[in-house]
Amino acid sequence: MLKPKIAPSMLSSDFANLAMLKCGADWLHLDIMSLFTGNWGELVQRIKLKSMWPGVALKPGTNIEEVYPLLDGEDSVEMVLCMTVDPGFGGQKFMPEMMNKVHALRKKYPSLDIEVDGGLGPSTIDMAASAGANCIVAGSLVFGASDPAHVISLMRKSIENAQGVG
Ligand SMILES: O=C(CO)[C@@H](O)[C@H](O)COP(=O)(O)O
Repeated sequence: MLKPKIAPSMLSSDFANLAMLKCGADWLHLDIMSLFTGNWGELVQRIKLKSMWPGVALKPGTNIEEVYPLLDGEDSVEMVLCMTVDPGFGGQKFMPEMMNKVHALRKKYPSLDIEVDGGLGPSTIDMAASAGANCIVAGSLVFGASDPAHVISLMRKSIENAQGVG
């Protein structure tokens, strides 16, 4: 089984109230958008040397084929984030057509951490989990909830169910 990882998106958070850290989240998700034009292999190596995990995010318009060289080579990333909205802000509508990418990735890389981000909620989480995502970023859902810990546990359950556990 792949460990479910639930990552509240800090874009939707109140920085003056980070009680979320005590609600059972595995990661905190922070968007930093920039254009990288350097040496990819060197960057990955430097991240790994610091005992951190390199990952890569795919915007909705990027084809899945573009990520394969970053997973198959020597300096491979350890997580792929399939954006399910265009990056920029929270509260957007989930793009179900992105599930083809998640599915293709899961088929080719059974033990890869695959993350989805954007528009995740009760009506979309199961779709993402059954396509093979084991890491979920959620902004409005978590930070808008009266009981964030409960929401986080439901998301975890959804991934476990999709994996046939629990
Ligand atoms: O990075 C982004 C958007 O760029 C996301 O992390 C959003 O913050 C997710 O928000 P919700 O769609 O869950 O409200």
